[in-house]
Formats: sequence, C-alpha cells, structure tokens
Amino acid sequence: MKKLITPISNHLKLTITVPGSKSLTHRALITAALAKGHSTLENILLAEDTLLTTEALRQMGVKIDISNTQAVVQGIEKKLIPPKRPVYLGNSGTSMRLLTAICAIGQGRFVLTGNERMQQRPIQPLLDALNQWGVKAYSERQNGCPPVVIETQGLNGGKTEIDPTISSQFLSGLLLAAPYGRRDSVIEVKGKIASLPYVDLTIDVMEKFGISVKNLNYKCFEVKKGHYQACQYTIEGDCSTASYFWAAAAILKGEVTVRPIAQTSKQADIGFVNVLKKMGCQIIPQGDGIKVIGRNNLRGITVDMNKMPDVVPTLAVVAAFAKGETVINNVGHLRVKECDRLQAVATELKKMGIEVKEKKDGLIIKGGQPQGAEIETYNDHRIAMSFAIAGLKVPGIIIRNPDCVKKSFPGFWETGLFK
Ligand SMILES: O=C(O)C1=C[C@@H](OP(=O)(O)O)[C@@H](O)[C@H](O)C1
Ligand SMILES: C=C(OP(=O)(O)O)C(=O)O
Repeated sequence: MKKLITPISNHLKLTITVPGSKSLTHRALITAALAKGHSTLENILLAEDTLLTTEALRQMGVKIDISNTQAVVQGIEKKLIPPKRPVYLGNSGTSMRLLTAICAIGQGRFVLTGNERMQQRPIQPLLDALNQWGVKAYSERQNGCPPVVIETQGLNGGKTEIDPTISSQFLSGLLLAAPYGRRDSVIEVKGKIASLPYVDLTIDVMEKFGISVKNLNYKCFEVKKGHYQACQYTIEGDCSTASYFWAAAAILKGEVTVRPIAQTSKQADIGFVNVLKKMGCQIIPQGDGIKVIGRNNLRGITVDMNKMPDVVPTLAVVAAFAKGETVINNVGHLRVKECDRLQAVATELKKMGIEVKEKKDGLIIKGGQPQGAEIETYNDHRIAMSFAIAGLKVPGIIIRNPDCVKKSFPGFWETGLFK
C-alpha cells in the first residue's frame, strides 16, 4: 500500500491531542505487573508495541484488563510464569530489553523473540549484566541479538556492571528489575549512557510506584530490595509523536498546540521544542500542552541529538526546509533502531533533491527546496511519520507502507491533517 500526501494550502492552526507516551506505557505496565495489589493506569497508549508488552505480561500470568485507554493491572510481584512458547515481541526494542531483565526475576526458562529486524538489534550487554546477577541469560544464536533465553531461579542482586553506550534500555531494564534481587543492588555504569533521559524516565516511574533509586551521578545506581506499590497512574501524551505536529507548524509557518504534555515532562523528546526554537520557531506553553509557531526564518543549526534519538528523523525533515546547514551529531545508536535511521533518512532526503552527508554518527543536511518523491519507510514508523509531514508542504510525497505507523501511533492518518 502507498499513501499520497496532499499539501495544506490554508493557514495551519490547530490543537492536536496525542495518545499516551509509548515509553511511559511500557514502564507503567511493567511496574504495575510487578507490584503488590492492583493498579489503574489511565491514558495508556494502545499501539502495536505497548500491546506486545501487555500480551507478554499476560502470558507470564499477569491479569490486565483494558477498556478504552484504561488498564487495570493485577500485580503478581516476582511470580512470573515462564510461557510454554517463545514470547513474540515484534520489533519493539523497549519490550525486548525491559522484559528480558524482568523475566530474570521469575523462576524457570523464558524465551523472548522478535521479528527479523529485532533479531539484528543488540542485547548482549544486558545479558552479561544479568549473568553477573546470577541468571543464565544468553543469545540463542550466540550472536548477541534475540532470540534470548533466560534461565533463572531468581535474581541474586548485588553488584553488576552495564555498558549502555548503544542503548539506555539495558540500564532501564536492570533498574526496573533491581528491587526484586535477593540482596540490595548496585549497578555500575561502564561507558557513556545513550539516550540518557530515558533512564530518568524509568527512575521517575519507579518512584511513582514506591521504589527509590540512588543515582550517583549516572556512574552508579543503588536500589534497595523491596517491591512496587500498586497505584493509580496517568500517562501523559507522547512527545515523540508530538514532534511530527510541531514540525508541521515549523515548516508550514503555522501554529500547532499539542496536548496533554506537561512543561515539566521527563520525556526525552520534549527537548525537540528547544531545537525548533533554536531554528527560529516560537514556543508557547498553552494550557496542558505546548504550542509551536513557525516563522519565516527557519535556519539550520548544529546540535547533539544523543539524548533524543527518536526525533532525529523529524528534525532531518525540518532541516530540509531550513536555510543553511543542519549538523546532527552523536547519534550512532540510530543505526540499530527499527532500521538504520541515518542511512534511511539520508537516502530518502536525497530522493527529494536535498544534499545530505551521512556521517558515521550523524547527518549534515543542506536546507533547500525539497521535491516530491516516493518514500521508502523501511517498516519504520518514524520515517513514515516524518516524511508525511514534508508532504503537507511539498506536492507529490508518497509514503510506502503507511500502515507501519501502527507501531507507536495507529491513529496517525486520522488526525485531520491528512486527506
Ligand atoms: O526506554 C525507552 O522507552 C526508549 C529508549 C530509547 O532507546 P535507546 O536507549 O535504545 O536509544 C528510544 O529510542 C526508544 O524509542 C524508547
Ligand atoms: C526506537 C524505537 O523504539 P524501540 O527501541 O522500542 O523499538 C522508537 O520508537 O523509535
């Protein structure tokens, strides 16, 4: 299937309500599943990846009732049951990395697998860290990627080391599992943490569920043994999803408010509005959301995007319309996402007549006058959604396999922006 995007000719002025955060939904489902008592989660994201986490937890014995965007989760603490068959997690890196660590809390043999791409995405550093906690965790094909096997009699806890230079998700997984060790846990960090704000997001959710984490300057984390307390938790809107609509305001010189997003959000991608501000947009807090106003003077910038990798495709598309060069640095980890996002973005922008240089760990994009093109999406929701925004300005943008947006936002095409 393909989708031709129709440009918007009138002044773009709207408020968009985005669904709940994907990262927060995964975390809240997991902490609620491991809690004592039943939790009520409001405004959860109902998308492919979060439903994979839901289904995986159900297969391990957790009762989760979903109605509309509310989930009622009956926590089972450590008593996760190994499913008879491998648990399928599609291409959801967050599900794979967080649940691998969580399975280690249970008793027995767990096997987690995913689609072809997931089987190329690294996980060895997390398996090594779990081994140090007394759990036999290994890559079935001995290639450092899923399928993973976790043979466990429970977590010892104590000290472990983790290298989170390609993914923060390894560290997030360890943190989430840590309270269920036999001993208090100490997680030592070897190397620079990629996508660092996601670690703060993990700690924030853990705290909402009653577990505190001692953060020693991101070099070492200490977690005392204990258990999560069930609670009522409302998930805020997804800032990565919001980025597409803020980007639309930027390139169309429009005004777009996205809600519900708190100014104080701990989500990494709230930082995208500051990037747009540097490029010349105006940012205004608006009720329970944030408004971006696009101006006439979109200009290229040099920016380190290590902390917000998921909005790099959005930024790259905005950069194609800006005056001058945009240099995106320090995002080598984009090569192991849903696709190699540096290569994908460079290839597709070139099709649109934009000059792009692909670096080992970044992109240099020379703003110009993008042309219509048929965009390959590489089964990557973020490539589809970013390039669709370009099509609101430029005639002739066609998105291949538009359905891939279902990974994080199945309602993307029904927001009113696309005819
Ligand atoms: O923990 C999370 O919820 C996520 C962490 C990030 O991954 P990495 O830490 O692997 O960069 C991000 O790209 C992903 O979409 C969600
Ligand atoms: C990289 C992403 O997700 P995950 O790592 O969970 O597959 C994403 O949503 O952009």
